[in-house]
Amino acid sequence: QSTPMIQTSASNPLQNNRIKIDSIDKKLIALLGERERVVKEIGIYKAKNNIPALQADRFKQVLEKTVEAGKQEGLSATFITELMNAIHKESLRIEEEIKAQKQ
Ligand SMILES: O=C(O)C(=O)C[C@]1(C(=O)O)C=C[C@@H](O)C=C1
Repeated sequence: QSTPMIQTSASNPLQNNRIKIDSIDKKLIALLGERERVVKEIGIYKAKNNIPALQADRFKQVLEKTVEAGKQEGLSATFITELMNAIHKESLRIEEEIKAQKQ
């Protein structure tokens, strides 16, 4: 095992890349928050108009579009599907919660 090279903080690739990741994660969370706020608006509309939270055809489209966009970024269909399923699960939880509050 080799001794790690001593580098200044400005030239430390691990530290620099972790700083980049922290900044990217912050943006990812901000975008998820933005998406969730739109889902809440949809949830209010659906609750008022007696529309079911689950819209399987629409989610199928969402999945197709995101898997395709993921491909362009070199991301696997499996990863995008798992990610979008997790997001969708939370959308349904939020919309069902809004519906329950309105009863
Ligand atoms: O498009 C809708 O009807 C939504 O409520 C949004 C959304 C989503 O998160 O993309 C959530 C639930 C539906 O099953 C389909 C899609």
